[in-house]
Parts: sequence; structure tokens; C-alpha cells
Amino acid sequence: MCVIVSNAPVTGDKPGEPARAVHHGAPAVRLEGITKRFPGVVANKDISLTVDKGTVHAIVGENGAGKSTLMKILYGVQQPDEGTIEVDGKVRQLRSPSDAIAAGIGMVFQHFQLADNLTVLENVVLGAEKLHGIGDAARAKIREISGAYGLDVRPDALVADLGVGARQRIEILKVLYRGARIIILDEPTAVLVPQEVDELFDNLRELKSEGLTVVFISHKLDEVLKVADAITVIRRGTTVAEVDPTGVTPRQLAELMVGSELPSPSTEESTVTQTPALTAEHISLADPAGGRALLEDVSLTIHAGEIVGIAGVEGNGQAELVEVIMGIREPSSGRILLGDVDISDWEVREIREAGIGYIPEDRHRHGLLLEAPLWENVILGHQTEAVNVSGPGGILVNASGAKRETETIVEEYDVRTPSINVTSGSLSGGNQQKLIIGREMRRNPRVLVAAHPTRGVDVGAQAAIWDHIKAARRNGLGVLLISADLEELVGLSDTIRVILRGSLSGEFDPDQVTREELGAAMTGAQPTPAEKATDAATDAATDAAAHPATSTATGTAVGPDAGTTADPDAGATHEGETR
Ligand SMILES: Nc1ncnc2c1ncn2[C@@H]1O[C@H](COP(=O)(O)OP(=O)(O)OP(=O)(O)O)[C@@H](O)[C@H]1O
Repeated sequence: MCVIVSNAPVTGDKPGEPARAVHHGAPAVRLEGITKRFPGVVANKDISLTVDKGTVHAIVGENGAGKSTLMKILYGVQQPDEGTIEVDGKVRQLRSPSDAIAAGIGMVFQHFQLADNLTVLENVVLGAEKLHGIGDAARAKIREISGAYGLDVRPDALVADLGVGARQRIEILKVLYRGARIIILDEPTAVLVPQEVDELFDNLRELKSEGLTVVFISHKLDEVLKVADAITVIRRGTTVAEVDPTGVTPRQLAELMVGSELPSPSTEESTVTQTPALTAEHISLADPAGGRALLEDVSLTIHAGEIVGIAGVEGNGQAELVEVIMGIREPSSGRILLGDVDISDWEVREIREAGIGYIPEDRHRHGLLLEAPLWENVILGHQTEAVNVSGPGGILVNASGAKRETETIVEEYDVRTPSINVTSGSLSGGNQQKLIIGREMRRNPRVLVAAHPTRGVDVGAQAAIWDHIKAARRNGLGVLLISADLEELVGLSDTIRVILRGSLSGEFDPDQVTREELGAAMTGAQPTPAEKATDAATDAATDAAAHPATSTATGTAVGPDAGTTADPDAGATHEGETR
């Protein structure tokens, strides 16, 4: 396959090759020759990027390819060492986000920057009081923007009461409020469940139809193909292709990105045993604020060699269930057994030492010390283990042991880093995730509690992580898998449970369940027979399109359409509903 760098209209693609993007009209953004160096790394190397006005432009590339760096340069967070930035035909020096905002550029980061204890209005006006004040004029402006782009944002709702999808819409509204005409979204779908993804894509289409320009980073190639008008592929810091989504398959896109085919999480033979590895018995957790119980009589058993997947809209008790199992929160009633030992009263440290590995949902807040070097991060959660300690009673850090261990993890889990001495904060998001997975899996845990284990990870690394988990399962690992990625959930799990408003409902066989059944269970909606029929037909059509005989692509097998037939009002993605 040829690799293309194209800023000019090109014709004459060979049949079967990815079609090059053709540019129309005036570019909203033109980056030329962008180079950015960090100590030991060239993050961007002579990058060119042209984004047409009124389009959705996707940036794809493997972990550490340089996507976020490029977007931070466009938003003025980082300054390029070389190259020029043109916005709406004018060369700009973007020395800070304020410069970018003045040039009409806004950015929504993956880690939302909202204050939970404030209202939507307060969050939106914070730092932008001069625009429309902090009262009725601001409220009216928020309503106007919300209405114009279908964002469904209520100014007086408290952010703490809102789900992930609604929070993301507030972030988008925030940048629109500040006058952005070009909006950058960093992996916007990573935190969303399928029906929220569809809603976001509708919003993006609205923005586009109003002449706004969207640039977004994604690892989910099926989604990229669904919504983007053009796709730029970045590899090892440089632009390697710019393609037209209507003329490229997911497999070709994966090949351009990582040089390999799309992986499949699908599992082989069952390794489930009769031996319970972890059991939750009638776990309930009261809401300290006096609201509805956060967990209600949750019982489940994970056997050795089994992966139990938990499907659910984020904020329905997944985080609380994980925290109870890990000893971070004490349940109001019920108990947790590791094997046949009651660990309900154990400290987090004891639970970790007993062999429960933990991949937290928020790697920045709960997984890493961003200012500390990689090797210190590898000690985290394992600070009493022989490899990491020395001296009488193991009170000293064994730096050389931890460093050796880190070198091994970096090697085995393909963590792309110039050295184990750089801070974890300087790694790209996907590489941070690989470091955490390696830290946990290297200890051969008996049970792994994994929240979104491949979030932000590229398709190649995702395949490697799935392989590590499958190999450990063959050796008896029991896994609690929480994932917003239905493809991952269905492909890896032996059993799927659905969590809704703190209760486990339904148990599904991943080989039998349809996307539509899962979607309905996740939102509490009952599908109608007509919806079932439509969904089955859509499934068949997308599968046929996405699974050519030679392809192992699974990207759309259970994809962003899942659950779209569910009653949207029953979903937890609208303001004021379940979190
Ligand atoms: N502040 C920084 N200091 C040092 N190195 C950095 C910094 N920011 C990024 N890098 C390095 O630059 C390279 C590109 O990182 P970047 O975050 O742009 O990749 P990415 O394509 O967004 O990856 P991912 O898909 O994993 O998020 C990586 O090697 C990363 O370690």
C-alpha cells in the first residue's frame, strides 16, 4: 500500500488503495513544517496538516505518535521549535491558550476541567465573566448556544449531578461561549458509551452545519470512519497519510497507523473453572449525601480463569463497586471474599498484597504520580514487595530492583519512553496506560480489577494488552472487567452483567447477546420488536461492510450504534439523571 502525504488535491488512486483526501475551499487551519522536541524525543517532526473550514477532521496514530502534542501546539499550550501555524489564512503565533482563543480556537481535553460543586452556568462563565457577565445575560447566551447546536445543557444544573456525556457537552459549550470556531477534541469518545458517542456525533454534525470546524483525536477507527470528512494519520511524529474516509477500510487505516491489521478481542476456548476467585455477596453502599443507594444488593462471583464484564453507562455504580472491592470504601452491608477468605475489613494494602491487581479508571488521579519517574510509579501499590524493598523489615526502597523491574515492563509492554527516569507525566496517554497494565500484570495477580484497561490505547497496543489478559486467564486469573467499549466487553468476557442505578441486572452470554439488548439493559429501556428487527438488520449490514473475507476487523461488530434504539429519555446521559 502506498503511503501518502497530501496537501494538494490528488487524483488517480489505484483501486484498492486508500483514497487521498481532497481539499475544498479555504482551510481553517494550516500547519506547515511543525517540529517539537522534548528531551530525548522528537514528538513532532516536520508535520503538515490542512483542515478545511466546516469539516470534521480526525487525527489518528499509535500511542506516542505525537497527536496530542500537535493539538497542544494548535491550542497554544506548547510552542513548536519550528514551523508555521495559519488560522483562517493568517499566520499566527500562539504563545498561550489565550492567543488560541483569540484566534477562534478552543480545546476540550480528555480529562474534563469542570468544578463539580458549581453549576453549569458558573463553570461556563468562570474566567470569561467579561463576555456576558455572570447572571441572566450569561444564562441566556448558554441557552442560545445549547439550542443552536443541540447540546441539551441546562445552565442551572449542578455539574456533580451530571453524567459524562453531559459534562462533555458543557466543555464544548464552554469553548463555543468563548467564541471558538475551530474546536479541538482530544479522544472525545474514550469516556463515552455507544449511545453517548452517537449523540456526540450528532452534535459535531450540527457544529459543522453551522460552519464550525472540528479537529479530533481518536483511536476508534470505526468511529473515525463514521464521522470524519478527512483523516490525517501520524506515525512516529510525522504525517504519513491523509485519506478520505469514504475510500478507506478500518483495516487499511490500522495498517497506515501501526503497520498491522485491526486486532480482535475475541476469545478462544473457555478457561472458566469452578473455583471462585472473588465473590461479592449482597453488597450495598449508602449514599453519604442521603440519596439513592450507590450500590444495592450486588452479588457476583468471578471464577478462576473467568472474565466477568460489567456493562453500564458510566456513573451507575461501577466506580463504587470497584472501590468496595479494593477496600477504598466500606460497604454498608455485604461482604467480599477472595477465594473463601472474607476480605471485607482489609486495608487496601492487604488486599493488594493478597493478589488483587488494580487498573483504575482514572490513570492520572488514581494510577500514577505524574511528577515521579517511571520506576517510582512501578513501585506504587506494590511498595512492600520483595522486588521493591530492602533493608531490615523491608523498610527501604530497593531502587535498583524497581528499576530492573521497570526496564522489564517497558520492554514487555512496549512502553515507548526515552528512559525509565523520565516522569510518568511526560509519557503519552496510551503509554502511561501500558505502564500501569505492566505494573499490575507482572505481579501475576489472582484477580484483576480492570476499569477500562485499554482506554486511550492504540489498536496495536490494545491487541497486546488483550493477549496479556487472555494468557493470564489461561493460568487461572479471574478478571472483573469494566469497559465502555462494548466490543472489548463482548470479545473478552465469559459472562456479562449489566449495572444500572447501583444494581446488577441481567446476566448475558457474550456469544448470544445483541448490541441492542445490551444497550437496552444499560439504559433500562425495553426495546420494541420493531427496534430489535431494525437493529438486527443494521448489525448484519455493518458486519458485512466491516468484515471482508480477508479482514479480521471487528471495529463495528459491536460498535457505536449499540443501544441507539433504547429510549433516550431512559438513558443516563442527560442532565439530572443517573451518574
Ligand atoms: N511534556 C512532555 N515532556 C516530555 N516528553 C513529552 C511531553 N509531552 C509529550 N512527550 C513525548 O512526546 C511523544 C508524543 O507524545 P503525544 O502525547 O503527543 O502522543 P500521542 O500521539 O498523543 O499518544 P497517545 O495516543 O498515547 O495519547 C511521546 O514520546 C511523549 O512521551
